[in-house]
Amino acid sequence: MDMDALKRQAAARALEEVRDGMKLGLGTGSTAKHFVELLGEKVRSGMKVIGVPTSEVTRADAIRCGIPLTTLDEIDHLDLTIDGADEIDPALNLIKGGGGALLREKIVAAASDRMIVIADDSKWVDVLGRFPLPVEVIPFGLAATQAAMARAFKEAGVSGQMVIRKGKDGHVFVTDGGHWIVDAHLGRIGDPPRLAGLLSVIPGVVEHGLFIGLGSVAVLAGAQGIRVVERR
Ligand SMILES: O=C[C@H](O)[C@H](O)[C@H](O)COP(=O)(O)O
Repeated sequence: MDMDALKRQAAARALEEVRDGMKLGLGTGSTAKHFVELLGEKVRSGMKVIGVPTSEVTRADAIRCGIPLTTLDEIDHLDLTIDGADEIDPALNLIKGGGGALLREKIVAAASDRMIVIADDSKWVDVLGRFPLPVEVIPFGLAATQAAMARAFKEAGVSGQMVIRKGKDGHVFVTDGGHWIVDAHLGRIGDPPRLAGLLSVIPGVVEHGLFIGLGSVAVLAGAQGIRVVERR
């Protein structure tokens, strides 16, 4: 079965957790897009939900699918967020931000009672870090911010190249919040909560792609079927 079919299966399984009247966080990326499309079908057949999108791309997709939307200015709390991930470890720590949406994704996940992470099972890893860690930064003072990041990496026992993300057009990638992304190629992050804490206190770092304690459940679709892993 192809990867896209697995992503859709994971999205379909997560949809079973959605109840009438729920306030939902709508994730970003190719897996979350399947969820938005499937949710749109439910809405068109009468389900009443309201969503908060985690990116402008997801906002456009949700509108196209007929899903009513609100913002975290109008409401301050969500029942459930469904989102993809770039890597998931056995403690349900995540790397997110491959699509550049990590900041809004983290705000939305943190405002939710539960977060269901949907993915094909290639995203499941023993140790995070093979996928480059996205760190959203303010362009002002970037060299100083990167130096502080390098110190944080050293303190957390990791190291690796930092690359400023470029878009397909070759220009610097700019997030929905107007920031840049530094992708840190760390290889292996032995202590994700420690690294998360060290990055969070750097002034030029807006947010990083380590999601610690936010994922409640992972729904992983693979050739052998669907596996549901709860955070302990
Ligand atoms: O910024 C993007 C998000 O964190 C995505 O959820 C993540 O990159 C996974 O995307 P995909 O489902 O396309 O692999």
